[in-house]
Amino acid sequence: MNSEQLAVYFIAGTTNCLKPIEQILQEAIKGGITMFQFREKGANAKTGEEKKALALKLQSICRSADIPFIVNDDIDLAVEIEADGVHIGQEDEAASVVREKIKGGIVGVSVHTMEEFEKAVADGADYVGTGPVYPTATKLDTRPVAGTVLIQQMKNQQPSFPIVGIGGITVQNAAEVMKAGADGVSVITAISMAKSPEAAAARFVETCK
Ligand SMILES: Nc1nc(C(F)(F)F)ncc1COP(=O)(O)OP(=O)(O)O
Ligand SMILES: [Mg+2]
Repeated sequence: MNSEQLAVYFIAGTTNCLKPIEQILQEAIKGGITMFQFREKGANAKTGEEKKALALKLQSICRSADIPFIVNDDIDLAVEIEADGVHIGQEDEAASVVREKIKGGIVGVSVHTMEEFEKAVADGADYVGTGPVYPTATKLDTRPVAGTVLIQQMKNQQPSFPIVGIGGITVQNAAEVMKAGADGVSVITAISMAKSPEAAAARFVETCK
């Protein structure tokens, strides 16, 4: 994985979409997103065979556009469908264990402190996501809003390690996240709920790619 792939990292599940997620993903890809994470969580999220069938559909959309398809949390699903990688949080297994299971796939880890960052790097993570950079209504159980300070600290310590910011990022504040040293921005609502996901993605590309 190279850090440019993190530039405009779209994340979504059915609960973040008012139109069919397949359509939104197609539009976001047309707008130029560089990576996609399937994050099917929360009330009314799909589970079991339905979730797997949707994951396969979204994976094939990403494959035809040569966009990495990452699965959030569900390591077994990622392995079963041979996703391009997984994203795990602090409450999941360590990256070193997940790396074994995902066999060469991308392993992304959420970090919120320098200690969590150093452990993720030592465990062999391919990238880290840190946030929430700004207030967000999308993820209800977030840590306190961090701003961009931690991104700067991590970049100072590991200048070439891939870092993406997440949480409340919009076209208005994305430049600030990049200026702090992030390799890209992770976005849910600003693309999934946009009138035109294609236009929204294109605006992030202008700022972050
Ligand atoms: N899903 C995520 N993706 C990223 C990424 F780096 F991809 F931007 N960073 C952070 C998260 C948050 O991940 P996690 O802490 O496990 O919470 P949840 O499972 O609710 O998403
Ligand atoms: Mg998680």
